[in-house]
Amino acid sequence: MKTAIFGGSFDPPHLGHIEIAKKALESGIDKIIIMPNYLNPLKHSFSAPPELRLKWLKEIFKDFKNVEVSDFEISQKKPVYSIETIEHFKPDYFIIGSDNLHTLDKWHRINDILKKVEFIVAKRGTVDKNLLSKYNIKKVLDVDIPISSTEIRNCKFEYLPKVIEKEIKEFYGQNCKN
Ligand SMILES: Nc1ncnc2c1ncn2[C@@H]1O[C@H](COP(=O)(O)OP(=O)(O)OP(=O)(O)O)[C@@H](O)[C@H]1O
Ligand SMILES: O=C(O)c1ccc[n+]([C@@H]2O[C@H](COP(=O)([O-])O)[C@@H](O)[C@H]2O)c1
Repeated sequence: MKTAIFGGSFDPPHLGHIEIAKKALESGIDKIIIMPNYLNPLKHSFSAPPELRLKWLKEIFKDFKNVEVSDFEISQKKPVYSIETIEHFKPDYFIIGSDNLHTLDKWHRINDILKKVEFIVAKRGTVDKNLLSKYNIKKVLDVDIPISSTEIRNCKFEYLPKVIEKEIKEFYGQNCKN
């Protein structure tokens, strides 16, 4: 039984995240735990409140077999280091997008993380092969969904999950100029 944690801010969730979960299951992962954070330890603020991001993720993944959405980090109401989540759930893998490879060395206790899990990397544009070998990463998911939550927060309303499309537009649309 191979389990993977897929952590993220999901502010908001988009089709890139769904594709990552699908591709990870196809690659032989038996169970994925989607883990929205309260606040990324390297970021300073969020836009949508944690409980709303959790609710959106539960709606999106409610019919997915072998995918669970966890409130472990959000319920602590503070930034939680991934090492704490990993020590609690003891997963085999932790899934990140290839952009996060560039800041992995800033993660709290990264050397302990690397002893406890293998990273799975979802392609996001180019993937730095040197970083894959530096972190001994063997699983790369072929994802090609060119969207970020930042773009959606800036009112580029594309690649939105159908079930929460209206809510996302209403929430983030309040800050659009037109
Ligand atoms: N389109 C995508 N393709 C591949 N990986 C992605 C994609 N979007 C997000 N990810 C990865 O999924 C994880 C969670 O992403 P996150 O919730 O931060 O979304 P994001 O689009 O990166 O948000 P933001 O623009 O706010 O940084 C991260 O590891 C990120 O690298
Ligand atoms: O533990 C850390 O030091 C750490 C530093 C930066 C990011 N993370 C985690 O990395 C995951 C991806 O974050 P994000 O904001 O890019 O979606 C998410 O689970 C974060 O909590 C963890």
